[in-house]
Amino acid sequence: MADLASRISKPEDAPAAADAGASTSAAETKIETAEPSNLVDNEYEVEIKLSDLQNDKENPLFSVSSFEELGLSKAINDGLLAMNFKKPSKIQERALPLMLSDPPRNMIAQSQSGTGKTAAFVLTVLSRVDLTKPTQPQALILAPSRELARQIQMVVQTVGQFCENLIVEAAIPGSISRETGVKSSVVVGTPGTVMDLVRRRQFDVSHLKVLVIDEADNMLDQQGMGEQCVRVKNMLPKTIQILLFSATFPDKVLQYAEKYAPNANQMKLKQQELTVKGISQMYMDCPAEKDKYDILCKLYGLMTIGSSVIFVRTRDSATEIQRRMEADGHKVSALHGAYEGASRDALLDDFRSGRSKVLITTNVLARGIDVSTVSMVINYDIPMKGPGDREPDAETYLHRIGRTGRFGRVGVSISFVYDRKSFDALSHIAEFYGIDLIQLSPDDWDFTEQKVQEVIKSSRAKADYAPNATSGSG
Ligand SMILES: Nc1ncnc2c1ncn2[C@@H]1O[C@H](COP(=O)(O)OP(=O)(O)OP(=O)(O)O)[C@@H](O)[C@H]1O
Repeated sequence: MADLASRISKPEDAPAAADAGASTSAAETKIETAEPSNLVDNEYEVEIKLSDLQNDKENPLFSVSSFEELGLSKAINDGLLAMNFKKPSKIQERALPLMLSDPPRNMIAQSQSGTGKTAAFVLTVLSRVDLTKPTQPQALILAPSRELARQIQMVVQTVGQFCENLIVEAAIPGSISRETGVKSSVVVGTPGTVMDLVRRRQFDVSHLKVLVIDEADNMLDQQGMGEQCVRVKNMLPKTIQILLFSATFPDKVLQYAEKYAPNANQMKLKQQELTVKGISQMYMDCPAEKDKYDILCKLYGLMTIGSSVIFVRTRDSATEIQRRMEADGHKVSALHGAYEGASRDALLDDFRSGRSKVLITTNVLARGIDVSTVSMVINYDIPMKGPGDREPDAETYLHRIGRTGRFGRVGVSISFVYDRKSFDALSHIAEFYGIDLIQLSPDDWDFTEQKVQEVIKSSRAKADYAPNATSGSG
């Protein structure tokens, strides 16, 4: 078992590294709710020295070529230009030629969170569809949540804004009319809804050329949506090109993915390459579970410098924390699977546009969601998996913290530990990725403020180049 203490940088004068058992004795620590000091205003501007990052060979955003050199159509290039995408990232530069080759070949592609995997497969999809048949479904993209499906739909529409006759539909609960069925060339959906539509003959899959599975390790996992994805695949043409994307591919799932997408080209990362350098990973050594809430409230001021996502284990605790925080005068929203679709959409749209800045959620938003203003992620509960939630969930940890630090931006993650189990779980995750975590203590609030502001303020200098992301704009 990893020793977290060996992977942390200790604050000067801070209490000794967490021995969770011992730290409970400090349960009486007084915690005040305070706005962070020294803040000029609440605007969060990103500093992206993107041109520097894209010239650094070690960086996942590095590339040597331009989009023009990748042989994309003029309409697609115009779309990229309008989005201010100047150069491809590594995954885009390397995966695109492989995915666009003829005859088409399957692909399993891994790249760190926020490095542009969506555009990589969207460019392939747009290059493959024949827009003289605009209502003939030709590409299907599957994602694990309605939020991610809607987001990908928006990316296809934005990159494809100059592609004449492009119609993109979301196949999520309540989105496709029973009378008309699917009438678009590109369909982005969740597997359950897609399966229903095909079964009810409202989705003609006979001309599909490309199947993309985003967050593929999660989607193909036998414990999750694996069965649905197999059923969907079995309904599709046998010759379909299959593209599997994720930031994480645990060995067990990879073996299965290789069967799902046979003879695939593969782009894989080593375990130590998985974390994004721009994310400063910290942990808060809470005296006891009951103190977590007060500590969270104390962080509120820092959370609202940009926007923040707070991840909790259950829907009930998301609702409960929201209720308490609102009662204590904080403006927060909560989004989870118990809400119906339209409310979920409205909640996320509010968060994207900045109308709400602190979002409490469950793992439903752990993957894929791209909101460039997110400067802080809080793991209020350490992600766990397996029977009885006994195993640390290293993949979910990586995806959760990856909601910040998107495409060269910087951000902070703070994971709360309070007992031996949570401490050991986080130690395991730190060891797994070979990461050094910065210890924060509720007894040394100055240090916490200083550490967090160091990161977030460094991002406030004027960007030398900031792409117009499709996210964050509502
Ligand atoms: N070549 C590019 N130049 C500038 N910005 C880009 C480029 N490619 C993608 N982006 C932007 O980078 C952000 C992250 O991209 P994206 O959401 O595709 O990441 P991802 O790799 O799919 O992450 P995750 O693993 O979290 O799903 C988006 O806001 C996107 O618009």
